[in-house]
Amino acid sequence: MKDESLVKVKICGLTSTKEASLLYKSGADYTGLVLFYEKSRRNNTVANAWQILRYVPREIQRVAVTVSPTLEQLKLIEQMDFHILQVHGELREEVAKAAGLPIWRAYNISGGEIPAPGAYDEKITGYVLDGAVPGAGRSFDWSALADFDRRGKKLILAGGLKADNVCQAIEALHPDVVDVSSGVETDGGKDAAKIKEFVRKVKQYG
Ligand SMILES: O=C(O)c1ccccc1NCC(=O)[C@H](O)[C@H](O)COP(=O)(O)O
Repeated sequence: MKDESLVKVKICGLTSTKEASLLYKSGADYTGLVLFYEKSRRNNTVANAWQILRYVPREIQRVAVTVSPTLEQLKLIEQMDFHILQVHGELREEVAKAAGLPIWRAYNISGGEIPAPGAYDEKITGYVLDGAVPGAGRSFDWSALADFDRRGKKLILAGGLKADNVCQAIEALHPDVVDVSSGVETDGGKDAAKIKEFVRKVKQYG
C-alpha cells in the first residue's frame, strides 16, 4: 500500500508502450501522455495513446496532457482510460463545462507573474506550475511563486525537475505532486535508472 503522506510523483511524456512498461514497480503515482499537440516531440496519436495506456500499471493515475483542447478532443479523451485532464494554454468555457474528468489547470510561468486562478473552480482539482515552455526541461524561479494561492487544490510542480534539484523544489513550494519529463530521459527517451533515482529522492524526502 502507498504511503499517503508522501509527495507524489508524475512521470510525464510517455511515447511508447516500452516507456509505459518502465513504470512497473517504479513508485510513480501519476503518468502523463501528450495529445493533440503536434509541436511536441512527445505528442501521441489517439491510436498510440490507446496502446500505451494498456501498458500503464493499474495503480498509476493517467493524465491526458493537452494545450487549449477543443470539445471534440475532450470527447475523444473521455473515451479513453484517463483519470485527469491537464490543460495548458486556454481552458475553453465549453470544455470546462462539458468535462467529466477532473481538470489540472497548468500555468507556464515566464517571469515572476503569479497566476490568479478562479474560473471553473468546481472542475479543477489541481494547479500545475510549469516552466515557460512545457516539456523543455527548464525551471522557473520557485521563490517568486511562494505566494501562489492553491485554493485548497493540489499543487503540481513541474519544469526542469531532476533527481539533483527535486528536494530543493519540494522545500521551496511544498507541492503535492512533482512532475518530471526531460529530467528522467536519456537521448530523448525515458530512462529506467533516472526514474528510479528521481522517485527515490522524492520518497526519501517524505
Ligand atoms: O512534454 C511536452 O512536450 C508537453 C507539451 C505540451 C504541453 C505539455 C507538455 N508537458 C507537460 C508536462 O506536464 C511536463 O511534465 C512538464 O512540462 C515538465 O517537463 P520537463 O521540464 O521536461 O520536466
